[in-house]
Amino acid sequence: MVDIDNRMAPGSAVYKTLLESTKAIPWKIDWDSKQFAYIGPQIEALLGWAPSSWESVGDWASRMHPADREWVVDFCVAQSQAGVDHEADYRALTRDGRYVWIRDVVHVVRNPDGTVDSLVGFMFDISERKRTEQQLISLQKEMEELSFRDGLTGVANRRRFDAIIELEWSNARRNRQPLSMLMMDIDYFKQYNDRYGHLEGDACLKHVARILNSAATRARDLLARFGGEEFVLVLPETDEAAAGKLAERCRSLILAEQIPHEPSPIGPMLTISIGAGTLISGHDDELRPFIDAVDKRLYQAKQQGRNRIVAG
Ligand SMILES: Nc1nc2c(ncn2[C@@H]2O[C@H](COP(=O)(O)OP(=O)(O)OP(=O)(O)O)[C@@H](O)[C@H]2O)c(=O)[nH]1
Repeated sequence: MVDIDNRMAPGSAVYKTLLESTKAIPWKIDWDSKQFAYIGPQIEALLGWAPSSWESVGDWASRMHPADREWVVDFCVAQSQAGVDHEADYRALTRDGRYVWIRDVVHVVRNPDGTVDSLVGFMFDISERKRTEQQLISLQKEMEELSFRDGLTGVANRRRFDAIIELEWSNARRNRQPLSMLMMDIDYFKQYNDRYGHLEGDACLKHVARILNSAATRARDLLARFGGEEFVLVLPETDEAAAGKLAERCRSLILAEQIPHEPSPIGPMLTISIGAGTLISGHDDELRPFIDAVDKRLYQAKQQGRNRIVAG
C-alpha cells in the first residue's frame, strides 16, 4: 500500500503518465504570477501550439476567439478571485488559424489562509458536441419555419395568419392606418376534385396559391391558406379602393390562367369568389367580427353567382 501511495503521489511518474494519457488536457496556473506552471503535451495535438508556448494567462486569452474573449476572461477572473470552481466554453485558436470549441473546467486551489494559490483544470475538446448542437438549433429553426407553413401550398398556414392578423390589427389601430383583408375561395372546387381527382385538386390549389401570392407584392402583404380551398390575403396600410383593385387583380389573374374546370356551372375555367373588407382608422371595430364580416361577404359573393367580389 505504501508503495502504491508513493508511486501515485502528485509529481510522481505514474501520476504524470496518467495525466498525459487522458483526452482531456490538464493545466495549472500559478495565481500570483499568472504563469502556466504546467500544461499537458496533448495541447499540441489539439491546437498545434507547443506546451512551451503557453507561458502566461495572456497566451491563453490571446488564443481565444475575439467574440468569446472578453466574457470568458472576465468570468474566469471573477470566479477565481471569489475562489469558486467554474467552467467555460469558448473557441480556441489553432496554430493554423482554425477554431476548436473547448470546455475549460477549473478548480481553484487555496492556501490555508483562504487566498488563491493556483488554478488547475482540464480542457476538453467539445467541437463535436457543439457541431451537433448547431445542427439541432438549425433543425429547430427549420421546424419552426415549417410549422408556420401550409404543407401543401407552401404559403403561410392558418396559425401564421392568426398571429399576423393580431399584430397587424393592433398596428393599424395604433398608427391609425387602414388594414384590408381579402377572403378568397375557389368556386365549385368539390366538382373539380370529383372530376379531376384529389391529386389534381392538390396541384390546382398549389397553382392558385402561387398566382394569388404573385398578386400581392408589398413586403408586409400576407397570403395564407385559411382552410381547404379558401385563402386569405392580409393587406396592411391598404385602403378600401386599393383593396378593391387588388381583389380584382386576383380574380382576373386566376381567370387569365385559364385553368380548365369543365364541371363548373358558371363557365369552363376555374374562378374564385372574394369577400373584401377594410378596417377604417378611428373605428372601434373588433378583430373577430371584422373577420366574420369579410367571410360573410365571401358567402354573399357565392350567393350572388360566384366569380365576383363583394366589398363592404
Ligand atoms: N384536393 C384537395 N381538395 C380539398 C383540399 N381541402 C379541401 N378540399 C376540397 O374542397 C372542396 C370544398 O367544397 P365546398 O366547400 O362544397 O365548396 P365548393 O365545391 O368549392 O363550392 P363553392 O365554394 O360554394 O363554390 C371539398 O370537396 C374539399 O374536399 C385539399 O387540400 N386538397
